[in-house]
Amino acid sequence: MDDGAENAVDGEVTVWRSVRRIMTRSGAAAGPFWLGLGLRILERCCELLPYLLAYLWLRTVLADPWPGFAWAAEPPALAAALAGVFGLQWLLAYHGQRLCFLGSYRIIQAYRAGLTDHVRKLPLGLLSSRRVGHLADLLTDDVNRVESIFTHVSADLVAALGLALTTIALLAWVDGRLAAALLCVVPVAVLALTLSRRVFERAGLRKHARYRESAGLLVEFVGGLATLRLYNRSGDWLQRLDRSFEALRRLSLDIEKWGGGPVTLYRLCVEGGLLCLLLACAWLARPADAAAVDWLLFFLLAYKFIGPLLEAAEYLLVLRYACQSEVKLDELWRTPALPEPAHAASTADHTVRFDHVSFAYDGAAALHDVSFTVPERTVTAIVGPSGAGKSSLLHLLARFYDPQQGRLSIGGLDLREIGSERLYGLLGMVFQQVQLFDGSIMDNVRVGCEQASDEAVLAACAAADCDAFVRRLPEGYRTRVGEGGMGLSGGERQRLSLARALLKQAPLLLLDEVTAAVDAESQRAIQQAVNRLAAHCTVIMVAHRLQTVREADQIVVLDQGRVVELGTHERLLRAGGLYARMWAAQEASGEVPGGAACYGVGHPAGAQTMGDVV
Ligand SMILES: Nc1ncnc2c1ncn2[C@@H]1O[C@H](COP(=O)(O)OP(=O)(O)OP(=O)(O)O)[C@@H](O)[C@H]1O
Repeated sequence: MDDGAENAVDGEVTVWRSVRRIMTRSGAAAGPFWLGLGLRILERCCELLPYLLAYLWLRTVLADPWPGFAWAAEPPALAAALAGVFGLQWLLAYHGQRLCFLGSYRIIQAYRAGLTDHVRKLPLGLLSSRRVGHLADLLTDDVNRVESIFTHVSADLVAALGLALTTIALLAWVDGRLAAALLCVVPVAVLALTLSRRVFERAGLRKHARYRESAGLLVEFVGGLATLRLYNRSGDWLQRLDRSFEALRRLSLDIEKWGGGPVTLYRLCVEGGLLCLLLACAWLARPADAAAVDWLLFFLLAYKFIGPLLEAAEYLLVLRYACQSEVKLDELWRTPALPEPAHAASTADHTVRFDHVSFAYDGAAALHDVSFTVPERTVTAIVGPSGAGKSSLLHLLARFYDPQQGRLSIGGLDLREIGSERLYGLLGMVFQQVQLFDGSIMDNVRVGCEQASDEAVLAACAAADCDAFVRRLPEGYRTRVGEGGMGLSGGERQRLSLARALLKQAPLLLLDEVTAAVDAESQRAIQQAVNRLAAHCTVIMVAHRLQTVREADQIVVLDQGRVVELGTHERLLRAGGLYARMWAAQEASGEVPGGAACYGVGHPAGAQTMGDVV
């Protein structure tokens, strides 16, 4: 996603396209926003009225009064008109801003809700593989920037452009030649602005990427400081950080140096219009009083043309910057969600079947043609060397991803027919990475089943062998564990996670290395809990320590993404294949008790072919 986002952002950022996408995705009524925008334009155009009143007054008293405007010579009438103008401007500003804000926040609220809902439906595996920080950035900083497109920048930009256009139209009506003089350098200004846009966009992206890299390095440095100091490498890292910050400094200076040129040119060109206006006045050199009054109006109103154009350029830069965030969010929106059925199918049968399942991560194959059946209320262990695809297999069952080929079913129903929500109702999961939340032990275990009584929580904790260590904590079950389970060991966190899964009483339990981080005694207790569970639920567990899977009803042996053996502990030992070799290796290292050699390691007679067992 990171790279993808950068690529997407590398493309042209088109404000209008971004605004349209936000509106479409939000689906909220945009009427109030457009109405507010209209009122904001009128409000800004009211800035012209005091000048027009002054013009009217001058024309009436000095030169050529317009019929019906004789009142303009009377100061009280002028004062009343001016007061009316200010009142009108205030009303327009109040209602314009109110409608713009109400409309904007409604649009953005719906956009934000839609985006969060979309993220919720993304394959879980995709989310966990993204850097969480990056996703958090997208959903907070980038969404806030997108919000500013509507709440502030676009309304200000459109109102400024509206004022500039109205002013030039008015001036053209008074004297087309003078208006043309004021306008003649605007094309050059627009060209300069286009140039600066490219410079700023590209440099902005490079700076953003560099900034993210520096921030990532810094976070990694702080997080790994203990290891770096132990290996005496913190000095190297400081140098890496210095180099990264230096590159960021150079990039920032370059933006000022190269980006500043076109912006200054734009400014010069827009303000140069005033010079052209003066030259045109001198060239036309009409002595009549009426012309002098017109010229005065021109000079006064020229600033109502130039000023908003300068403002608009600034708003446009901010808007483009905000639209870069929209382009990044667009990438997230376009990431396909898992297909969900219109009506989730349900089944009382919880037999799990992998049917010729193949799966690859971004083209890198992880599982090939995997087929096996897990009968209801049995324990199936998945074993194999590191990287064999054991966790991937569980992740497919938990629908972190859908397989590219083959079918994964529960009770004969494809997981895609069951749908994620119903599927998660069927699953209890304990994975290697344990997610604990800020709250008490009780709260954390109760995540498994919100309605569970305190007694049920205690029973689940006892079954997962948590009770003893929890009671040693300062406040027992009321002890706060903090985000990430700070203050608890890896094994303790894992046992709490198991208790949570047990409390859920789901018919299918997926365990990924639950005994990896616990001592021999806890390992035995957890094993017993799992065996007890098998009486009423189906357990599929990944394990490295073969000792923990001896009792399993069947053991699936994976190697390089393929099922190479399947059977009970005894049968696999007799088969003398990969499982038997792994057992022998663990036996030699003391991980499993000795005496297993008698099962015939190295004697392939009796080995099951996959055809027998699948
Ligand atoms: N999120 C991912 N993106 C890309 N490749 C991945 C991802 N997760 C796993 N892999 C790759 O898929 C293959 C199988 O990995 P998997 O984690 O399923 O193996 P494993 O048998 O569980 O390994 P271990 O016992 O070391 O945990 C490996 O080559 C691994 O590098």
